[in-house]
Amino acid sequence: MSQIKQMSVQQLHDLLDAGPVNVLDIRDEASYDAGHVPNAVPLSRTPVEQCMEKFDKDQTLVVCCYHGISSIEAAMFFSQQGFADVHSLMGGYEAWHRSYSEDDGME
Ligand SMILES: O=S(=O)([O-])[S-]
Repeated sequence: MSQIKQMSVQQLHDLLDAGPVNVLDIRDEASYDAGHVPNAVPLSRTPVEQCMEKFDKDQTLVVCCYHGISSIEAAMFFSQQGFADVHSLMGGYEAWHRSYSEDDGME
């Protein structure tokens, strides 16, 4: 299994403060609507082919799930598709929400 980089919610928060970051949220639609990392793109509404076109493969891509487990596999997929800098969000949205609920994006 190739190594997928893990990003902490603090690192992601700092990155988002510094500028735009591609974040892909692979949770279900209702969970996304209830709260998500700011500007995260919902996979539930963005077919994979569209993600491939939307995201620049040379830019950092952070994959977010519920608890940071399935995002590892999804990150591996994007890495295999040629994305240069893919990370899995450690602890997933749950960890993000625990630390930064005031920064949640809502639909
Ligand atoms: O989304 S999860 O696999 O971390 S429960």
